[in-house]
Amino acid sequence: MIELAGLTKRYGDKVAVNNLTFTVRPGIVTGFLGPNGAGKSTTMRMMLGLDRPTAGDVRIDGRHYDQLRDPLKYIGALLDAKAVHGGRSAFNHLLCLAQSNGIPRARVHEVLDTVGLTAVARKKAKGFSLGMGQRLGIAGALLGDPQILMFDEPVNGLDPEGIHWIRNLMKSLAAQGRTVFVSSHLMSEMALTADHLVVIGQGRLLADTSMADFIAQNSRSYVRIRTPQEDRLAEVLRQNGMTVVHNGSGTLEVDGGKSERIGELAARHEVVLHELSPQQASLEEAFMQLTAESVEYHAHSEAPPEQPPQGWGQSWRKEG
Ligand SMILES: Nc1ncnc2c1ncn2[C@@H]1O[C@H](COP(=O)(O)OP(=O)(O)OP(=O)(O)O)[C@@H](O)[C@H]1O
Repeated sequence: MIELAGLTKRYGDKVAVNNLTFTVRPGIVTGFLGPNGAGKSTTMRMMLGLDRPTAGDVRIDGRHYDQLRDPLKYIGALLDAKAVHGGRSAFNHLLCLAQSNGIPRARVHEVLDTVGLTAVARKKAKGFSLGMGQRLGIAGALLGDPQILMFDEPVNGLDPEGIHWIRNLMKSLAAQGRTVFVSSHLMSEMALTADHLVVIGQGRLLADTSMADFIAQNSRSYVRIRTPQEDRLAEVLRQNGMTVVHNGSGTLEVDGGKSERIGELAARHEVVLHELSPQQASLEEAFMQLTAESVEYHAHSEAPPEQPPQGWGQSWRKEG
């Protein structure tokens, strides 16, 4: 288990991590989501004792990282896959890690096998592809057979086979009862892997929710309608128990009724329709809406992005 209490990190005037309090539990994959620059890497570095918090506290199974004896046996992490001495072979890189953490040599062979690098174990790491480098980083994380594992953007730059492999690995580690904490800036990726979500933006906690609740609240479907008789149709639909949101320029967004029923009601009341289309808001849209105010670097597009109906995601948005 990893417990954060009021964890804060400032760099000069910049507050990179702002009073984060949450718990990462065993037996599930917890996704750590936030746009670029949200503070994910800084938070993970503090969990591993690589950065000192300005305020607050983070505990690994009740203890600070620097109080752990042979820390690789408690917590394994993939932070930066390129942080490997390029002149060393994969085997020697892992052997050095093993020897400095009291881990037997035989375990090096086991983890090389787990990540599929046995055939290239004697090759120098500097010749490795991005995917092979990620696998070597993951082998390092698994080396001490720790109960807690942490991966920072593990699928970045990987091919579909590599992505599939990492997803399954994370799920199987959690199924063994381990604590698995994985960061990403892609909601769609987390939807396939994580059981629980922690979302941050500009260092602040925005959501701490189960994936099932997030999906239940955000994958609702609605119907978009364009009509020159907006008020007339809205009244009819409301009388038939539907929720109607006016979105300007003759567009309505309707919850609680299928498009067939809406079309029939429009015909019966002689309302002209220019559009009648079922819509499904994606989880990515919901995530973007949740973090919209906290994105540091916006690209400017000519057309505003389509928004799901107002109010979505509000119930799990944290105050403050
Ligand atoms: N050593 C540092 N000195 C000054 N500012 C820093 C330092 N490290 C991080 N920051 C700033 O802190 C904020 C959080 O950065 P961090 O790398 O933790 O975010 P992130 O969520 O991991 O982003 P990304 O998804 O882009 O990796 C950013 O604004 C970053 O510029």
